[in-house]
Amino acid sequence: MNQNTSIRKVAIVGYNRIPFARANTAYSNVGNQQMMIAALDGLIDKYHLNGKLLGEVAGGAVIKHTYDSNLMRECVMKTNLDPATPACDLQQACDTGIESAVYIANKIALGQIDSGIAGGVDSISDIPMAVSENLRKLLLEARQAKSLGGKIKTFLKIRPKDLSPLVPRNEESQTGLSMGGHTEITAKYYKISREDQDQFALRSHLNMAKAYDEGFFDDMITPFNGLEKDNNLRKDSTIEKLAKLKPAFDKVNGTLTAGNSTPLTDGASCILLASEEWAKEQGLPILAYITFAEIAAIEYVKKQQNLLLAPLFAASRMLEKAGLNLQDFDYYEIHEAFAAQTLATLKIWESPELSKEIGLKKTLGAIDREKLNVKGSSLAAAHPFAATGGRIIGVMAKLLNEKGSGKGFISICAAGGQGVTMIIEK
Ligand SMILES: CC(=O)SCCNC(=O)CCNC(=O)[C@H](O)C(C)(C)COP(=O)(O)OP(=O)(O)OC[C@H]1O[C@@H](n2cnc3c(N)ncnc32)[C@H](O)[C@@H]1OP(=O)(O)O
Repeated sequence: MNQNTSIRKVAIVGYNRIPFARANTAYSNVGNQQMMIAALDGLIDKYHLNGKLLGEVAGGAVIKHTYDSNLMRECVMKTNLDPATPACDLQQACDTGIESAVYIANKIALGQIDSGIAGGVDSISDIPMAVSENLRKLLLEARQAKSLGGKIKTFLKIRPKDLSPLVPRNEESQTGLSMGGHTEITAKYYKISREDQDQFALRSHLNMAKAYDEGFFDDMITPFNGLEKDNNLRKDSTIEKLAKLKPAFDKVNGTLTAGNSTPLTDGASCILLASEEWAKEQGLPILAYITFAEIAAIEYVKKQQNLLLAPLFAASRMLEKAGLNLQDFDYYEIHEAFAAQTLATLKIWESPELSKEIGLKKTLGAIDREKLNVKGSSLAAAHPFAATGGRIIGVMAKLLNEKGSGKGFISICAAGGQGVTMIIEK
């Protein structure tokens, strides 16, 4: 920490991402590094950052290989940024992207750096596999053995069951339930109907399809690996087709389906943040400012329905600090992990009984749903975990810049019962 006590404004200067691809489709032959580099290179080209020394690049992946332990620095070294640009890996589940933005923004605000990139990437097509715990211990033992005989003796202890690989699991170790499993409980507990979930998913696809048709994403996305658009987006989606899909998590009484849940996805995104002075010196536009951010966590082992509802608490605290009401915003971007979690969030905000029951100090009230996820969100774009924050911040910055003034509210839930909210202003 330096001694600078004046807080500077943090400008969002740029955004870029590659199209998001459903797992095992367009990006099945690439990994995190290639995707992150493509997103960064697109940003570097667009904002003339070739050869530039930036303050820092921060970001990461929720799932990464051990050889990617220094992922962001490795990526920076392979882009056209000045190789003396430092980088840092961060990971906070689906909040990785937004938390990376908070990290860079705080450093800019404190005067520690003048510019930085926050990024995020994830691949489900290229997941790491680890050896079983028993095999790992035996391999370590064999490595330490002093003679060939000692090594062979250790190898002979390996049993066939030790050879099953360990793969990353999309579940909470505290409860043994997947994100979808928890959200099934959320849907039942907060009485979110299948029809409402399907309608909400359809709206996401229609909003995003319209935004593509209107050219909204033209300057936001760099084509990659033969893909020009998010390949989860379904222009032909209808409520009838969605209604026919079978429940994915609770096969008997469930309401969550492949249509109203985000799919497993590959992709990368990044945003360029800077002080006002730096942006002006570089002749770069100031799209909007990050003005507030808040993180919260929630208990979800006893109350399994609440796993993805921590942003409710982050929102309350953030609004109190900002002196704003939930209704004071021109746009809302709420990450659609599942339609049910987004709809439960809206329902709790609207209900004094549910707000009290979950432990909020006051009921925040209803938002104008016409202002929510107006360009579609994760149900349509899909959700490469760490890349979602950058996608959402980019969309909000562009919306506010196009409008010319106003305020935007962002909310992103994450595994581990955590959530981050942010205010962006123009
Ligand atoms: C904080 C957080 O963000 S937590 C969230 C983290 N993310 C997750 O947990 C991911 C959750 N999602 C999943 O696990 C998986 O995507 C699942 C289990 C929901 C679905 O997996 P799959 O069954 O493999 O999905 P798949 O892609 O095959 O789709 C199933 C069917 O639905 C259809 N479908 C999917 N979306 C739509 C849609 N919008 N409209 C119409 N049909 C659709 C597919 O075409 C497919 O039909 P087919 O069987 O005739 O080919």
